[in-house]
Parts: sequence; C-alpha cells; structure tokens
Amino acid sequence: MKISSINDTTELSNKIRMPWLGYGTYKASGKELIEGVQFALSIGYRLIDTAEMYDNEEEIGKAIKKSGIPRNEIFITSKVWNTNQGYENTLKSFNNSLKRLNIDYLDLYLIHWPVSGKYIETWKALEKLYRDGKVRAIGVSNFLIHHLQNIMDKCEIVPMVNQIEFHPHLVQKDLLNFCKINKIQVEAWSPLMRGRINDIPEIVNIAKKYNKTPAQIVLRWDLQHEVVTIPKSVHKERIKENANIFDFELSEIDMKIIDGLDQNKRYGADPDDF
Ligand SMILES: NC(=O)C1=CN([C@@H]2O[C@H](COP(=O)(O)OP(=O)(O)OC[C@H]3O[C@@H](n4cnc5c(N)ncnc54)[C@H](OP(=O)(O)O)[C@@H]3O)[C@@H](O)[C@H]2O)C=CC1
Ligand SMILES: O=C1CO[C@H](CO)[C@@H](O)[C@@H]1O
Repeated sequence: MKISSINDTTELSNKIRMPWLGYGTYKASGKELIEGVQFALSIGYRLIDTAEMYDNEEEIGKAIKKSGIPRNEIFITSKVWNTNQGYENTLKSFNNSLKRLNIDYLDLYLIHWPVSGKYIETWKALEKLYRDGKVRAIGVSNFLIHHLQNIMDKCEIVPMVNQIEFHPHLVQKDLLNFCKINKIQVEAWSPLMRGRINDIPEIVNIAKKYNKTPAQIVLRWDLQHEVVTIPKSVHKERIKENANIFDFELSEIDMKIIDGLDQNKRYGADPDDF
C-alpha cells in the first residue's frame, strides 16, 4: 500500500477511516499541550490520542474547539483506565471523557490494558457504546494474542484496533500477523522509544542516506508496516519533523535492517502483568 500524504487513512474493519499519523499526548498538559494540538492540527494532523489516565482531555477539547476545524474532520481516541474497568464503570468513564473533551461522540475508544478478570466485561460495555452509536470504532490497547483470542471467543465484535508498544526494539511479529489476519489495525505507541531512536547507529546511518532524521525513518518504517503511528512532541519543530514522512520510501533492504534490530525489549509495562 502506498502512503504518500498526511491525509491518507486506513479503513478499519467497520469501514470507518483512521489517519495513519496521529498526535500523542501522554505527559503533555497546559499551555504547551493546547498549543501543540493546535499547531499539529494546523499542519494537517487529524488524529489526536488521549486517555482518561493522561488527565489532559479538557485541554485537548479546548484546543480542538479553538482550532476551528469541524469536529467530523478530526479523529479523537480515548481509553478507559484500568481502575475503571467493568461494565458499568466503563460506561461512566466513557461519558466522563466525552464531557471533559466537550464532544458528543468519540471516534475510537480503547481498553487501555488487559486487566485480567475485567476486560471481557469492559469489552461488552464498549460493544454497547458502539451499538448505541456513541463511538465510531472500538478497540483495545496492549493486548497480546491470547487476550485478543479470548475476546474473539467470548464476545461478538472483534476489536478494530490494537494500540501496542511498537518500535525497532519491539516488533512483535506474531502479534502483527495475528492482527493482520483478523483485520485488527495495529497502532504504535512510543514509536520513537521516547526519544531513544537517536541513539541507534543503524538508524542514524539510514537517516543520513535518505537525508531524514532518525525519527522520520522510524515513523516511515511504521507506515510501511501498515501500522498507524502517534508520536508525541510539544515542540513545533519536532511536530513538523514527525509529519514530514510522506515524501520518501524506505527500500526493502532498509526495512529489513530495521526489522533486524528487534530485541523483544519493552520500555513500557508487560501486558501480562495486569
Ligand atoms: N496505550 C498505551 O498504553 C500507551 C499509549 N501511548 C500513546 O502514544 C503516544 C506516543 O508515545 P510516547 O510514550 O509519548 O513516546 P514517543 O515515542 O512518541 O516519544 C516521545 C518523546 O520523544 C521526544 N520526541 C518527539 N519527537 C522527537 C523527534 N523528532 N526527535 C527526538 N525526540 C523526539 C518527545 O519530546 P518533546 O515532547 O519534548 O519533543 C518525547 O520526550 C503517547 O503520547 C500516547 O498518546 C504511550 C504510551 C503507552
Ligand atoms: O498510555 C500510557 C502512557 O505511558 C504510561 C507509562 O509508560 C503507560 O502506563 C500508559 O499505558
């Protein structure tokens, strides 16, 4: 698939379209977040990723309103936090996120982590929200194959998205294949390894060859794997840099070199610990 514009989107299993590039917001707040979101929207980002746990939904809602961009042109994701899982609590959390964001529907609602003994009931609440038309797509985050399989065995709707830790040190090829076969769109969190990509010599070398930065190389690698990517930055230059990934293509050899950096190494938590 050729991805050559910031306006390009992927079609989810329910036909809803999701941008390939999004704006991550973890640890961002206040003025720098409001300005970051507005700037990102002004240069063409159309996906904003948040979560009730990030404690920044109000600011994001304000920034979106201030941008003047019609609501239906922006794809907004939020997530139910672990301590609020369970059927009734999830319905409440969802409504609270809508209120804080000051919007009347979400584009994508995710279960943040697979809390054992809770996520099946939580998923049933997401199915209800989806059937009631309050959210355009539903999905999960940090789900491994066995969690996904469990939902598919016990529930009716297959998750449309799985947002996972994904970067050159954590490729999770089997999970990627499982998602592909089951039409679950993979979305990468910490795609820049929280800034560590600048320290990987192989990526620095590839970056020089394409006259791009290490961040741009890794984000392009995501797209060529057909993985949606949501880098976070509160600096204009980097927000711009991270979006400047649609005018070049990595060769198959360079894709393989980056794939080969996999160490199955997580910088975030292990989904089996919840
Ligand atoms: N579902 C889940 O469990 C999780 C979801 N997420 C989501 O994914 C998003 C992205 O992941 P995140 O963990 O934030 O990490 P990222 O991999 O996006 O890295 C963000 C860090 O890298 C820096 N940075 C940004 N752009 C560049 C660049 N071009 N060159 C060098 N450094 C750069 C940022 O600094 P600065 O801002 O100062 O520019 C920040 O410190 C989150 O913000 C959140 O929305 C994240 C973690 C878990
Ligand atoms: O979304 C998130 C942001 O980062 C946190 C710390 O790594 C994660 O726990 C959380 O899932």
